[in-house]
Amino acid sequence: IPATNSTLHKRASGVSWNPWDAAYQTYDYIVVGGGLTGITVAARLAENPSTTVLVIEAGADDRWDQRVYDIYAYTQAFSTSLDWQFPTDHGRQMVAGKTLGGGSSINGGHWTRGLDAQYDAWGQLLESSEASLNWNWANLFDYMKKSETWSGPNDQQRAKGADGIDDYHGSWGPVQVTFPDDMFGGPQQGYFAQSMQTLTGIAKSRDLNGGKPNCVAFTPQMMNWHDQDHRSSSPAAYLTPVESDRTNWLTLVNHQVTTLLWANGGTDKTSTGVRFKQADNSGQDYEVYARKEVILAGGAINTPAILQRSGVGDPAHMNPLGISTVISLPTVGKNLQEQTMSALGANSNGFDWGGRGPSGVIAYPNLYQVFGTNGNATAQRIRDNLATWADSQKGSAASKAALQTIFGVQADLIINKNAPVVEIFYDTGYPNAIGVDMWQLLPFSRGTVKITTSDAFTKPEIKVNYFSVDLDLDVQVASAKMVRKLFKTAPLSTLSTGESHPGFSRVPDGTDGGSDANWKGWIWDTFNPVHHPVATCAMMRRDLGGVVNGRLKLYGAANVRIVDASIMPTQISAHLSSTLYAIAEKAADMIKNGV
Ligand SMILES: Cc1cc2nc3c(=O)[nH]c(=O)nc-3n(C[C@H](O)[C@H](O)[C@H](O)COP(=O)(O)OP(=O)(O)OC[C@H]3O[C@@H](n4cnc5c(N)ncnc54)[C@H](O)[C@@H]3O)c2cc1C
Repeated sequence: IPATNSTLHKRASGVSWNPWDAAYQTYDYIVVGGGLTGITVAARLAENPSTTVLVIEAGADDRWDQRVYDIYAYTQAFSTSLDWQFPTDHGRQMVAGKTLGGGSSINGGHWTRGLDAQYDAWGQLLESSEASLNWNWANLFDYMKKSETWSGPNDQQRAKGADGIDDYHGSWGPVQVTFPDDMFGGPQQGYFAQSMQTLTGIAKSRDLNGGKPNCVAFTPQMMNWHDQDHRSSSPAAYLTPVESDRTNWLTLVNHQVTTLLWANGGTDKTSTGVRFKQADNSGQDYEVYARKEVILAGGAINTPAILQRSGVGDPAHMNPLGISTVISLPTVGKNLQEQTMSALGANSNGFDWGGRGPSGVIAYPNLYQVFGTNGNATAQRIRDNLATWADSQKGSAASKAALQTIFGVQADLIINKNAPVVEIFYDTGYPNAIGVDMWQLLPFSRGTVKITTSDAFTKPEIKVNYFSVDLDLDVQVASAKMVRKLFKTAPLSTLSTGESHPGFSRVPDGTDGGSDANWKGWIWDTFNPVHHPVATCAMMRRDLGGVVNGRLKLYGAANVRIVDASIMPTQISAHLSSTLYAIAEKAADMIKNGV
């Protein structure tokens, strides 16, 4: 007898690729995107057995794929079907995970956190009435720990330089964090740390995960030593262990959400569910309905695109595409902040790397350490230029005044609170035996994500506006010069026969370490995005250009939240995962507690 009512048949759970397991049914919560944050928030909501949760993920379930579970296969998923392969301006491509787990299934796995004051600053960008929501370091630090199980270094790892402070980490969370068993035991990582200290005066820290990252330190990774050091992705951490028990949670893979469905009328709009289709764009459209909330977790590029297709954005942008306005919110897709990376290298004298890595030592210098004797002058230049920069970037923000306020907060962190402005990532073997990837962390340049058609299968137009504030390029130049000096600083210099990337024929050395013009030419030719986009649906006051409030609720909607990297209002001086797990954990608690 065919079921006529969804309560009559057993609900599907676990992971499925059959659309009919979900289509035309009603769930308490629909989570759009089964990436880092989507799986995390879904897992916590599904802890209540009487709550039904559906996750819809465009990518496949590739947990069995070596490019996913093997952290040593890092980069092999790039430019494959596991990657959205987003084109951006300047012909650069941005990587984003299109697979169950999203970025957490293909990322580098490095586990770092930003400066405590950077998280406190997020609270300053909200209405004062939302102070009790505790968007601050103390609260997020608790959630970072909640998400984590830390396994400190054993004796052989300590002997190679690994260290950690147990109080900075969690003991019971799903994400496994540790140092790799095969971590490099050669001299290079320790020498890098020593040379950074000698060159810049930066402090060596036992552990940079306690809210004070302005240091150089050995850094752990999201990997599971109970499982052959395999990647601890969001599905490995939050889904696999409970997959057969949580019969109230279904994850539908290989299907893409095309638009939100809206109920008619109401001052605050209500989403009744979503429309979706097979991710290869074949077959029919389906619908599925939400009893309580729709939670967007498609990532910082796709979430604003889904909103714009669903009539939430700038009417002047959407209406010519044939999309009628449901909520006028012109900053959806604005405020994009992405970092820019350059890789420098030096030849080896033949030293033994002593293992296979991955690399795990990072320095986070502040403005004064990067610019040296020009530090104070650069700080003054920042103070003097905030209005000019806000004016030049206002097309990618709510207004000049809004951006100037946000820039003021950012400048205070850089100038007065020593927020690290650049990441110096020691990378054994890339782009040469001795390698350094370096990226400016806190750009003033702002960009946009915009759909160009109502078709859900056309990628949005991404304009990062790389280096459109000249300071961003100057930070990159100063950092490159610093790394050139680093290669010449003992003890790292004793391992090297000299710089290879860019090398002195490409950027002649001279007495000043190379001219700014030559460095700029090389950086423009070779930089890549860091694949850390944030802020396209920022959590801020509405007058600052916010898209969600401190409850992560979409302005103008009654039951839509956003829980992904798009809500981070600013970049932080860190890789993003630990912070995003904390955001998702906090979001789940707010939803469960009716906040
Ligand atoms: C190459 C790379 C390296 C990185 N390295 C590190 C690192 O070493 N350490 C670190 O901490 N962080 C790192 N990151 C950053 C981190 O992985 C991301 O910031 C994080 O995954 C973002 O989480 P998210 O939940 O916002 O989005 P994602 O994890 O990207 O998840 C979004 C999910 O939504 C799905 N989706 C999108 N649109 C739709 C739709 N319409 N319908 C259905 N599903 C949809 C996507 O397929 C994806 O699975 C890296 C990221 C990349 C890309």
